[in-house]
Amino acid sequence: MDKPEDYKAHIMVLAYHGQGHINPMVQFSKRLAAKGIKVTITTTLSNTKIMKSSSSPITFESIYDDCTEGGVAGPGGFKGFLKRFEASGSRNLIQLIRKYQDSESCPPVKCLVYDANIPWASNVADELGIKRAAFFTQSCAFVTSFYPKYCELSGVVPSVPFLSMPGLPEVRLPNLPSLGPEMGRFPPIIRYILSQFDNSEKADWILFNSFDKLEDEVVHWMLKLWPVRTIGPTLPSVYLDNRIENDNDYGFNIYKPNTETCLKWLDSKEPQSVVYVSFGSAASLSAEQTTELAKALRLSGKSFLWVVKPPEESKLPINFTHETSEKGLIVNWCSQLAVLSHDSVGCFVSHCGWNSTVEAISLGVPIVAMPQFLDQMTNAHYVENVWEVGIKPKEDEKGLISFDEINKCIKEIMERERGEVIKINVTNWRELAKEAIDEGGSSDKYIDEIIAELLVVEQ
Ligand SMILES: O=c1ccn([C@@H]2O[C@H](COP(=O)(O)OP(=O)(O)O[C@H]3O[C@H](CO)[C@@H](O)[C@H](O)[C@H]3O)[C@@H](O)[C@H]2O)c(=O)[nH]1
Repeated sequence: MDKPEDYKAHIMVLAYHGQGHINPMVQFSKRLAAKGIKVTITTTLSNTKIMKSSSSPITFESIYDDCTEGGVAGPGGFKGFLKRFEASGSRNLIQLIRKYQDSESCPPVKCLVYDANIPWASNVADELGIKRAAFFTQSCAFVTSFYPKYCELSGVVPSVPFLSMPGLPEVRLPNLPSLGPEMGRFPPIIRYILSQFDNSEKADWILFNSFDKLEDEVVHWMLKLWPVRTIGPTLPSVYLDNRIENDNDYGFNIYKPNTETCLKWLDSKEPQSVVYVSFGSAASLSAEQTTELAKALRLSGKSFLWVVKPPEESKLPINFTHETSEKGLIVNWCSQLAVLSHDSVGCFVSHCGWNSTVEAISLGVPIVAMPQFLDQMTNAHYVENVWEVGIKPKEDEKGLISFDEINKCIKEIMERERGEVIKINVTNWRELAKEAIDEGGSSDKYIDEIIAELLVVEQ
């Protein structure tokens, strides 16, 4: 049995719903655990059910039974779920943390790290008198781009002028859905994103799955307002510094990954010859856009590995899988990291979810950026214009990207001079990503500093 003295401290991590939110928080937890911290990850029951049950020092606990009480598909949709999650989740979280305060096998919880999408967690930390860190799962640039709107709507008077945000006004306006003049007109998702700032002024730390050099100007600006710490990239250690034993996957998948088939297939291909296509866990292409993409892949003449989630399969052109079977492999899900790190992959057609973007950069894979919504737009802008690690195909006036345009970008990356420059850029970023999380790197140092501060509180 564990003893409290086995650990330096105990941190509770409150993770939100969804692949893109769980992955970075689980990985951050592994980093903490590798440094002698006992970590308990709490989330909804549907998540804990599929999380790889891991041995000490990480424990998984559910604080909300979304299987019987209802998740996002339950009564009241997304809003209903959020209400129920807050009501039961906050009560159960308080009880759970209190249980550990009296435990003989475990040190008391000193800090709550919560997904910024769950701002009520800050009230839990208040009630229990423990430290707290808000964890944002999007980029610093995207979060910063929303801050002026948050201030305007919530009456917060910012102490730093917005105009000092480098390059962001241009990113913000054309690329995000209209924010409109009134909060009441916002789509719930925008309101929800803005709520990430609630209670941020009370946080002891504001964490990002990013690294200082990747977003230096924005981080610099944010530091004037908040105790921001970049602690990424949060890929499993084997892909970066290899300092954590057996840390080779996220241990969480919304669908069963077809990894062995993919790797065997990739093994049979030439280096950097394959186009990998995935739109993450949440985005869904229209049938029309799926057809354009399918045409582009066929026209490119390249081998391709395309992740088509089960609900999307019916959008594929009839007989496409069969007709392209010599060149293409279509799977429902894979270990994206194992694929991106395979030598045969030469280009990633991506929706630019923040995790996929950070993964491509960290593994040195050029991107064809096809963002679908929200932060993906900002990420794609950075991919093309700031980090110069990819190309964003142009949309027509209806927002559709033609097969010709997609094919052109794939060719540009895999066959042309611009692609060579992009490959050099992304390889340089990969080195900086590894450096950040490796011993003594910026992210590694921030994690050490957070732990050190908790130990001071301990005495
Ligand atoms: O076949 C696959 C496809 C994806 N992944 C993983 O799934 C995650 C996907 O995350 P992300 O790229 O961030 O996309 P979403 O799942 O769509 O993430 C949601 O959450 C992110 C974090 O807030 C946002 O940046 C996105 O816009 C939002 O859609 C990544 O870690 C991938 O490695 C797999 O393991 N296998």
